Amino acid sequence: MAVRPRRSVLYMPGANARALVKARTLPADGLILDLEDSVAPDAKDQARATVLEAVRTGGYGGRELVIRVNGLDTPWGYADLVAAATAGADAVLVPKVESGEALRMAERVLVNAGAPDTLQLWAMMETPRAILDAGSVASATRRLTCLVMGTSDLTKDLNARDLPDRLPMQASLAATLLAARAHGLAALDGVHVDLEDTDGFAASCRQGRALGFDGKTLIHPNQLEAANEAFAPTAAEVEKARKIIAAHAEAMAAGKGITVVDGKLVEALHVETARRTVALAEAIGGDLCPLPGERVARPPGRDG
Ligand SMILES: CC(C)(COP(=O)(O)OP(=O)(O)OC[C@H]1O[C@@H](n2cnc3c(N)ncnc32)[C@H](O)[C@@H]1OP(=O)(O)O)[C@@H](O)C(=O)NCCC(=O)NCCSC(=O)C[C@H](O)C(=O)O
Ligand SMILES: [Mg+2]
Repeated sequence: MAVRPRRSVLYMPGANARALVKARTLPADGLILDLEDSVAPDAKDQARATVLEAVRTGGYGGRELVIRVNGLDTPWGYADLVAAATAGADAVLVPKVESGEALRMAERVLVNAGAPDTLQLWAMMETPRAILDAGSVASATRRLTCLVMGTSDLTKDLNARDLPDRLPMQASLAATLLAARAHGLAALDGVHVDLEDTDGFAASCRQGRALGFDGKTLIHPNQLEAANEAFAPTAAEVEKARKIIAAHAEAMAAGKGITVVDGKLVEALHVETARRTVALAEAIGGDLCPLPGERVARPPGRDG
């Protein structure tokens, strides 16, 4: 079973050349090089050139590289997509998606600009229409591999409050997860914008993990460690998973479909979850989730 770790996916403004350099050494599973909301209108062209140069230069190892473009309804969206098509990134993230058709339009621009078949599309889920139409967004194209919560834009559009327990977000988080899982996509939780609220950030990571998200989008390197920890299986979970796989295999060999491990029923579905846990731990680079401050060994990426 192949699992791509996406515990921590860090945004950085495309105009911030220092952050793009710094990102080459950060323990993030993925990087979103942003051309959209973190870049001022006057800096859009410069940010595009800076991001293209950074991606072409490389040095990001196995980190998944994603370019967030501006929407096609803006003065920069078309040029962003044409540039991103052949930049060498792993994915293009489309913001403010309102329908499956919007994603297919972005895909057409990418393909006409020479995008390779391997270029993935990611979609921001950050408008009420996207949430209401989550199923058709998630099934828009085979190129789509990941849905990303845009909880800041959603909070604004819903006229909701930014509460610690994220109650106003729960319906949108659940709708996005349901659509992602129904169509075999990854799903990333939204950002925590209070950089000083480390306890609140850790709690939102735990909540995102419990809901089923694969990881969290981040805005500062200080958030990486807690996200990597929250979305990785713990050593105890990996050990338990291995026990479940072994016990079930033994039961099957004895002609039984079910068994009991540590007092709990184990069926084939539990084995599937256990296999995913082990595969994720192995993909992260070891059986143990990293200790605080520990760097994780990366699988070789485009830079070898
Ligand atoms: C929030 C920040 C503006 C803070 O920046 P800064 O004041 O420079 O922070 P520090 O001095 O603490 O930085 C320490 C070093 O770390 C580097 N750094 C900081 N942030 C990043 C980053 N995101 N990626 C990589 N490296 C980073 C600094 O360069 C310092 O390095 P060094 O000098 O070598 O020590 C800043 O963190 C920031 O811009 N964050 C990202 C903001 C962003 O991208 N926002 C847009 C995405 S979020 C969004 O749009 C949500 C969604 O759409 C929705 O609707 O919900
Ligand atoms: Mg947004």
